[in-house]
Amino acid sequence: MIDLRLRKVLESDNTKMVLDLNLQFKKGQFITLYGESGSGKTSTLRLISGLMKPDSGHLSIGQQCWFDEDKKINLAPSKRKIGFVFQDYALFPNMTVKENLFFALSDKTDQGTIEELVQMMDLGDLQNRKPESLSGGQKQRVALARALVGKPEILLLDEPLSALDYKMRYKLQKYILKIHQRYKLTTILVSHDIGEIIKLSDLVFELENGKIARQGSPAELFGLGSTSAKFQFTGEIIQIESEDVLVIVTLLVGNDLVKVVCDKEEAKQFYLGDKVLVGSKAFNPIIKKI
Ligand SMILES: Nc1ncnc2c1ncn2[C@@H]1O[C@H](COP(=O)(O)OP(=O)(O)OP(=O)(O)O)[C@@H](O)[C@H]1O
Repeated sequence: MIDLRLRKVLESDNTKMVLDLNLQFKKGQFITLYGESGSGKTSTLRLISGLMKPDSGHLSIGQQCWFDEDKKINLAPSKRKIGFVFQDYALFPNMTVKENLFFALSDKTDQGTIEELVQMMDLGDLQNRKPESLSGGQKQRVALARALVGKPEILLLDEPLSALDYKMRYKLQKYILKIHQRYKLTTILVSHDIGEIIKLSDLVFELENGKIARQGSPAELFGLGSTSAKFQFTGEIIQIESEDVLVIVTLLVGNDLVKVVCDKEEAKQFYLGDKVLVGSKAFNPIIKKI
């Protein structure tokens, strides 16, 4: 079990936010932190990694205590079994792919780990190249491999795919799921992409202004279970046009545009930018706000 009860006052210039977190989940789960910009998702990852010190509270990973204010325990980041991947790759530009991985290796004789990761992440043909010659998706595969060199128990992913196009994101999601399962990791992902969250997560925590506003499975949080649809996927409203008594709602689903017809009453609840669930009932597409 992972037990996280942490509090931190975040003050910058003229804003103050109290991060007051209470999260419990099982080891081995794929967790996603979801929520508006500035709600405290990245700060939560920083508290877990030890890069930011909580003001008070408790953090334990199974039997191991990483932070406890009362017991004066605050394990250094290097002692926490964590891998961290950011949106911006953070690779060393002057080192090849293999050197980037080797740099993260504490026991330099353990070449086997690097070889396994190179194979796992399909980096064989790239290992002697420098980051500048790699695509965004290739760099992120290297960053994921590097985060695993230290054999972490917990993998923290801070919007790792948000700079990539849809096709590349889809490919990388498969790698993330593969390593999560292969290394029995507990993975904590920050993501805004509902499709991605549904695909990857066991449990989602929605943050609002530094606190957990909602938690549940993706189906519970995004209302997937409550439509008895034949098929369903998520999209974003990019256009709403009125035509007589009907309204045509245009949605962006991945890279594709989908047009759905609704009646005027039904369409009143929709606004541009809304995330919606698209489904079909008796072959008529329906959309539902999530
Ligand atoms: N080290 C810090 N010291 C003080 N305040 C901070 C610090 N880091 C972040 N904050 C503030 O805390 C709030 C939450 O920031 P955080 O980056 O955790 O949000 P977020 O949910 O990850 O946002 P985004 O989705 O935009 O990345 C913001 O108001 C931010 O300015």
